[in-house]
Amino acid sequence: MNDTVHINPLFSSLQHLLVEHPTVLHFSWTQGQTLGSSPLFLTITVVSYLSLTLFLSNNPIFSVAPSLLRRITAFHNFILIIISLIMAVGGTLSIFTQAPSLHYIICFPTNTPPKGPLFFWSYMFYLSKIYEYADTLLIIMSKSIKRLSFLHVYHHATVVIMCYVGLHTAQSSFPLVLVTNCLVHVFMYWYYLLCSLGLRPKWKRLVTDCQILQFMASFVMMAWMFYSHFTGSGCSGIWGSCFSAAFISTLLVLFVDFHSKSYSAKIKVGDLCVFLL
Ligand SMILES: CC(C)(COP(=O)(O)OP(=O)(O)OC[C@H]1O[C@@H](n2cnc3c(N)ncnc32)[C@H](O)[C@@H]1OP(=O)(O)O)[C@@H](O)C(=O)NCCC(=O)NCCSC(=O)CC(=O)O
Repeated sequence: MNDTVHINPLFSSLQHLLVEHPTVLHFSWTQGQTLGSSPLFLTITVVSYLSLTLFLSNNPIFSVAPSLLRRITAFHNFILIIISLIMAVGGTLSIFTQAPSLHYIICFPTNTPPKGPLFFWSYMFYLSKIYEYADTLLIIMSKSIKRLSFLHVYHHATVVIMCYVGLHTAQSSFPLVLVTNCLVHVFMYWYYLLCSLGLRPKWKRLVTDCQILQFMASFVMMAWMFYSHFTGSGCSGIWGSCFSAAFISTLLVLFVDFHSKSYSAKIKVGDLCVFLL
């Protein structure tokens, strides 16, 4: 591990709070003991999300005044901007201070235990994905059920499983995926915040472009990890990475399709290679 780096007072206080705080430093994901670390918890969470989504979208039992709902949605988006920003900063500082090299973060040595700041922020990321279920509830409450797309429900249900598997297997490169996703989510929830305040930002397409780019970046990281795993002495969490690679592939296809339907007819799922070039 690197020695503590002190560049300036702000950096140093952030580091003290987000990396060196005892809760962060001594965090350990202990199967069955840490909150949310059992397969039963995961199953109940995902099944409840899917059942409630199905039930509530067919039986709208909530009725909230549109102006109140707009304020609740705006507040929810604001909270997610702040949470995503904290996780992005915490994750980045953990990477810079805890990882001896970029290669280490891409390929943790095999049998790395899911402990310390890198996994603390991965755990916060996992919990935040459960909190993001509120997005679905807000869409249902807004009664715009047509906005409850397969992409949305599939993403929200599966990303929680991906985080669980990432923590359970001490998955290499997971902290990098976390940081890129949190940065994109600051931007995405800023877009949603403005929408909930009645504004329609002209840069919606840019948000989708950033999301697609993050999935591609995740592929590059995973390709590097798989290469290191099979040509070196192995990387931690290879099965977690296989799950993530499969999940991110499906998201990439769904997002390219979303892009094609929302913005232009130029990019089709079959033209993914053209988009990549
Ligand atoms: C630009 C996007 C971010 C969003 O596209 P959409 O077509 O959903 O956006 P939109 O223009 O219809 O959104 C405006 C509407 O969203 C409402 N809205 C506000 N806050 C919201 C929230 N937190 N969750 C869901 N909807 C919300 C606004 O009130 C407004 O409703 P009204 O129109 O009634 O006023 C896109 O790139 C995208 O992600 N589309 C997939 C849909 C999705 O669910 N994305 C988020 C999870 S996927 C994800 O998060 C991937 C990742 O990890 O990066």
